[in-house]
Amino acid sequence: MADVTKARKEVHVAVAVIERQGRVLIARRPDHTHQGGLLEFPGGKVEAGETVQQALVREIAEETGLSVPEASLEPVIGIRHDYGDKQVFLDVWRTSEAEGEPEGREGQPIEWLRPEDFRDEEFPAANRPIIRAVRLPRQLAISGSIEANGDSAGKLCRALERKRPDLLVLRAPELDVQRYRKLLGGVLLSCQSAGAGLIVHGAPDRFEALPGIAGLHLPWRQARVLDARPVPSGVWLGVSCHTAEEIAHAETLGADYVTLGPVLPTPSHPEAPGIGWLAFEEMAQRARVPVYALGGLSASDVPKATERGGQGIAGIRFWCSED
Ligand SMILES: Nc1nc2c([nH]c(=O)n2[C@@H]2O[C@H](COP(=O)(O)OP(=O)(O)OP(=O)(O)O)[C@@H](O)[C@H]2O)c(=O)[nH]1
Repeated sequence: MADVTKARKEVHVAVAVIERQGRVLIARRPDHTHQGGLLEFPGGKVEAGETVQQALVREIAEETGLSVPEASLEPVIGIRHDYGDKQVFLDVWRTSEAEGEPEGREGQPIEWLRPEDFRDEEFPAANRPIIRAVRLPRQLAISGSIEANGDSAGKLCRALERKRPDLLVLRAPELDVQRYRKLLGGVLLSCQSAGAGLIVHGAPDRFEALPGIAGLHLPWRQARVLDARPVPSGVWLGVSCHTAEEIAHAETLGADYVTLGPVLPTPSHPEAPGIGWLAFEEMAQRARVPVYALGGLSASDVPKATERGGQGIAGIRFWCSED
């Protein structure tokens, strides 16, 4: 039986995503350790008196022999997880400036893996959101309103060509399913030639498992009536959230990311005051899923979002304006 008198102390763990030429350095945890035998990102406990960045530089050197400039470290995500026998706060940072050739200095096998080859079940349970955060871009592009007539679809395809976002959420609530599907076919071709993944927006019946369709993004009114993930695990599931309770529900659906906002007032929703960066930070830090800041933001706000525990920014204007 668990000893309930024992204080439950959270262990602060510094975790390093070391990137080189599209691959990430992965180690296998020794069998005798906690979560032994599973794959992991290099890292370890933050010692008393150390900053997380100092712990990362030290752990990376001790475990792999690589030398990392402290200033090259960028925040990825922070994840609290209760393993039952141990509570951890995984404080995850990335660098692409590690110098040297890595070796498993503690006898652990290491290898460079492409993020698309990571398999959830080969990592400790707490790593699922980390894997999502590593694969997701810093900027999530959303399409502006698409009228049934007019040139808005043409404008969208030209913006795709010009800005080449990694992921586009095709939002067109004003179109019925049939028209939406028609639009999807055309935009999919533009996305493929621009190298962008296309995420369907709306109810689950809008989603089709076609090559090039990268996922489904649920508006909150659709997410709230679901109690299970509506798409397979190989594609993205995103949810638009506005409160901590909504994020918690998105997590139970198995969402891979959420958007949270509006952070600042936007021209499209002038009546909504915006939750502000402080509330964004509080909710993003408690989330167990990558969180994009949404609403009234520009590309220069990406560091503001990531420093506050977010994945980056999502929106329309920051990427598809004509200038
Ligand atoms: N390094 C690392 N630890 C992880 C990951 N995912 C994850 O749940 N953890 C957990 O975070 C904790 C890290 O502790 P550790 O044992 O590696 O740290 P350490 O080397 O300083 O500890 P030690 O002194 O007990 O050997 C473990 O409970 C481990 O299961 C990951 O990707 N990398």
